[in-house]
Amino acid sequence: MVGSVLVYENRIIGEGYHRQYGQAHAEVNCINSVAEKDKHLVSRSTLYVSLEPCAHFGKTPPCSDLIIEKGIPHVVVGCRDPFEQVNGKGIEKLRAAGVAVTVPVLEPECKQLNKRFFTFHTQHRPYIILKWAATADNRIAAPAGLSRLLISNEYTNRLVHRWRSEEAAILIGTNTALQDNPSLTNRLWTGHYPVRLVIDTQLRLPTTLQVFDRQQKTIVFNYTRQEEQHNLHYYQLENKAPLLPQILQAAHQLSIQSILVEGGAQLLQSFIDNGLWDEARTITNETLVTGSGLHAPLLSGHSLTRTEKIHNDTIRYFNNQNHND
Ligand SMILES: NC(=O)c1ccc[n+]([C@@H]2O[C@H](COP(=O)([O-])OP(=O)(O)OC[C@H]3O[C@@H](n4cnc5c(N)ncnc54)[C@H](O)[C@@H]3O)[C@@H](O)[C@H]2O)c1
Ligand SMILES: Nc1nc(=O)c(N)c(NC[C@H](O)[C@H](O)[C@H](O)COP(=O)(O)O)[nH]1
Repeated sequence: MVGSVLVYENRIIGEGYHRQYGQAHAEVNCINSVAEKDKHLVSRSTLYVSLEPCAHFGKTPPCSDLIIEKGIPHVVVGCRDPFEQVNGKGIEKLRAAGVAVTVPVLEPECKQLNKRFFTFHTQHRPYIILKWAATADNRIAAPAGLSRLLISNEYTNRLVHRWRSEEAAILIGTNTALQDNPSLTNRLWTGHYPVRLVIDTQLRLPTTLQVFDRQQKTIVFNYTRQEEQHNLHYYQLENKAPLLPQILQAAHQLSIQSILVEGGAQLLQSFIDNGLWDEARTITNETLVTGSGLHAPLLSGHSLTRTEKIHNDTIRYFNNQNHND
């Protein structure tokens, strides 16, 4: 998400944002939005943009060239672009052409806007959000053998589906796939369906499970099979090396910029114990007490950023203290 405005003497004469990957960048949309009567002001205006203008030919031509061509004398940049083909080159190119560049401005806010993209390029892994729902006595599932415990209310479930629509992929552990038979869709919300990532190292999950219905792209991480069928991708990993770094490396290679980890407890705890997470979102049903069942993961190194209530559910948002500015 990148935004840009063009300002002439305290008046906004153009504005634009990057609508979709592969389409025109914010600066191009901003410059193109200037009305005919204001076009002569462009070369006397200041361009504000939340991310450094690009310097390379990617899906679109370089924005820094366009800015130079239009004779824009001053550019205010929120933060540098960590993407290796840009990373300071856009700023350099502008300065070399005589454009005054002010950078950075509101850097933490601009980085926050693109947290997934920044994590992907600086840490070479997707942005990781952990999520679980727990009872008031901190259980995430009923005792083994009992049917799936419905903890969150229908409004919170809608929010969870919204979260799904905001991330590139959802990851679950083998037991969750087997015991809950989730579909991992965002049918209660709009927008894109995330890629389903399922751990099944020994390929012991029955293919009748909903995650194998091929209705959306699904990747099965396992130790024996490398194969791509329609919407179903078996991705083979090394059984002697730790699993999580391999999954994150595979996701990076597949250009998956963010993952919502939906459990279960073992999987979530392994992300926590390895410090491999950026955000955690927990839902607590304040009125449901089971007295037994699977304990919720134990979070560490976290700071609470926000709390929200939806009826009897309390939703807490945490950041990883070690990763967030
Ligand atoms: N309330 C919630 O938010 C929520 C969310 C998801 C699941 N659940 C519940 O959790 C239960 C399942 O949780 P769980 O902890 O038993 O299992 P899990 O879903 O975490 O799966 C564990 C299995 O996945 C694989 N796995 C997971 N992490 C791994 C790692 N780091 N390295 C190698 N293999 C790994 C292993 O095969 C392991 O046995 C279910 O009953 C489900 O209903 C609740
Ligand atoms: N938000 C939430 N509230 C709950 O009460 C509960 N039990 C889960 N559990 C999460 C677990 O991952 C489930 O398996 C999927 O939430 C099922 O997702 P589907 O909508 O069936 O795809 N999650």
